[in-house]
Amino acid sequence: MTSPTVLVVGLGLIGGSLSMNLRKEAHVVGWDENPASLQYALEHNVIDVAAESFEQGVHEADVVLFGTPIPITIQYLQIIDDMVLTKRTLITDVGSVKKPIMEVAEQLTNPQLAFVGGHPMAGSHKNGVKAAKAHLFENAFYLLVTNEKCTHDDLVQLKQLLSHTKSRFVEVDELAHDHMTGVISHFPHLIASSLVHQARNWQETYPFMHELAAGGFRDITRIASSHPTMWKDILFQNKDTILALLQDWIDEMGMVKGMLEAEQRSTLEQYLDDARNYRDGLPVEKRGALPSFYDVFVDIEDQPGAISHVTSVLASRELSVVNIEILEIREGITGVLRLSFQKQVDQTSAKSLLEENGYEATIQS
Ligand SMILES: NC(=O)C1=CN([C@@H]2O[C@H](COP(=O)(O)OP(=O)(O)OC[C@H]3O[C@@H](n4cnc5c(N)ncnc54)[C@H](O)[C@@H]3O)[C@@H](O)[C@H]2O)C=CC1
Ligand SMILES: O=C(O)C(=O)Cc1ccc(O)cc1
Repeated sequence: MTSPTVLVVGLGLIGGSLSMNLRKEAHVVGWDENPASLQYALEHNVIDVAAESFEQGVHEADVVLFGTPIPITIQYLQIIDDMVLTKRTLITDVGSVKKPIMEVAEQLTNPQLAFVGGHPMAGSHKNGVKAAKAHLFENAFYLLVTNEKCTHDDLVQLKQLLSHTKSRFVEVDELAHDHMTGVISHFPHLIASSLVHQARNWQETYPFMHELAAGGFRDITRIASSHPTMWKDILFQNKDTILALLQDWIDEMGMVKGMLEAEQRSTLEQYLDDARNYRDGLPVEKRGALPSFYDVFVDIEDQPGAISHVTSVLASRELSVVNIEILEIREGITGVLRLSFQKQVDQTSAKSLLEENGYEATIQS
């Protein structure tokens, strides 16, 4: 059987990272409005071929995956709906909010089109094709939203095409999707940004304060370093959920304020204890293909001695690596090493040590 053709539109962080995985199952045609991104994707084997235009790519494709921002995906859905298609075409997207996309998908009238909404729940504070990484979605949840027009076979085909991502597919409906991601992803982003603003407002009074802003402050505000345009879009696209959560938060902060004003020490302690218990009960990171190993992913340059330098840095602190895998390395660009450790404590130490030595090291969660 010949492998299917997938058109990936929008070769940024998410579209590019998915393309790298799709190429193992399909012939991948790429399209991006930015010619430099398209050229980069072609030269660095992110895609197999570049489309001449969006329309030409669609005519070739069995499946179209949109890695574009949601408003752009919506525009393209309207264009594709008006095209005369000679074969059934399955469409999917990666948008962080599902209701706006599913509403448009519901209105599609072209009999050749089927749509499955998708949302890979992993990312990075970087964007663009140069930040794309094949291992980005390993062990991450990949949420799928279907409608009545989508068949069981469509879903099976999509999961098969995306199987090399090693992500965990879960089907949800669009409202549950937008509520859940609002609570655990979108709203926390807003709070992280507001904490940064609060600290910044005190900066002039206490110029030394930012030196103290390590540890907890850095942990809780990490996500505030992500792409502002994308997060502005997400907050507006999920506006009703965010407004409701914001009101709940304001009410809750009012309650906490009341506890402090009324000297309700045991009530406040109970509040903190309940939060700790719930937080500690959250699922810990699940291991993937290597169940008892703890992985660190480290970016390396493609040059002689790059791997031995990484291992000698680790050896200097007697951190023993139980497995090394080269995930991606192509001439002239950075590659990624997966270093596996037996113990979580070694994983954490290795990440810090590599960062101290100027490497970019990540732990998937
Ligand atoms: N960045 C993240 O952490 C995550 C993002 N998402 C979703 O993925 C989508 C894309 O996000 P990223 O990959 O981070 O953004 P990105 O900025 O890295 O990539 C977007 C790509 O779309 C291209 N593009 C824009 N307009 C276009 C057009 N008219 N025609 C063709 N290509 C066009 C851009 O040139 C760029 O290459 C967003 O909808 C976002 O909600 C989902 C999960 C995680
Ligand atoms: O890792 C993080 O903290 C993220 O925030 C990544 C992320 C960003 C956007 C999404 O829609 C899903 C995941």
